[in-house]
Amino acid sequence: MKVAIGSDHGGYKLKEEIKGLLASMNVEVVDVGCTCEDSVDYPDYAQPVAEMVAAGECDRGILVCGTGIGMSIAANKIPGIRCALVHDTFSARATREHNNSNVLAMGERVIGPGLALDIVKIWLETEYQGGRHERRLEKIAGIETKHAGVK
Ligand SMILES: O=C(CO)[C@H](O)[C@H](O)[C@H](O)COP(=O)(O)O
Repeated sequence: MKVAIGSDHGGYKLKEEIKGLLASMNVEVVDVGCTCEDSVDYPDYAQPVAEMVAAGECDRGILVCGTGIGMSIAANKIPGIRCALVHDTFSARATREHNNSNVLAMGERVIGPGLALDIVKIWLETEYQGGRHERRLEKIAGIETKHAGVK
C-alpha cells in the first residue's frame, strides 16, 4: 500500500509519529509536508494529498491539522475523495466498512498520539463491505457529477 500524508503546523508532530507507524507496517509513504512547526495553510497540504489519491497515484491519504476539520473540508472538494474526520476507533472501522473512505483526517489538538495511531492502524487494515453501501456511495458520486463545474 502507498499512502500520501500531509499536515499543517498544528498537525506536524502527529504526522511524524504516524510516519513512524507506517514505516513499521511496511507502508510506502509520500510526505507532502509541512516540514516543521512554522505556521502554514492547511489547504496547501490537503490538496496534493487528495489529488494523489483521486488520481490513483496513492491508495490512501492521511491529513492532520489542529482539529482535522479544515483538512477534511478541503480534501472533500476533490472529486472522488471521501475524507473522514475520525477521532475514535469505532468510526475508524465504520468509515472504511461503510463509506470506503480513502482519506483520513485527524486533529492533533483533539486526541493524543496513542489513540491516533490506533485509529490509523484500524483504518488502514479495515476492508470496505460493499453491498448496500455501494448504492449510497453511488449517490454521493451522483452529487459530485451534478455539481461538477458549478461555482
Ligand atoms: O483547519 C484547522 C481548523 O479547521 C486546523 O486546526 C488548523 O490547524 C488551525 O486552524 C491552525 O490554527 P493556528 O491558530 O493558525 O495555529
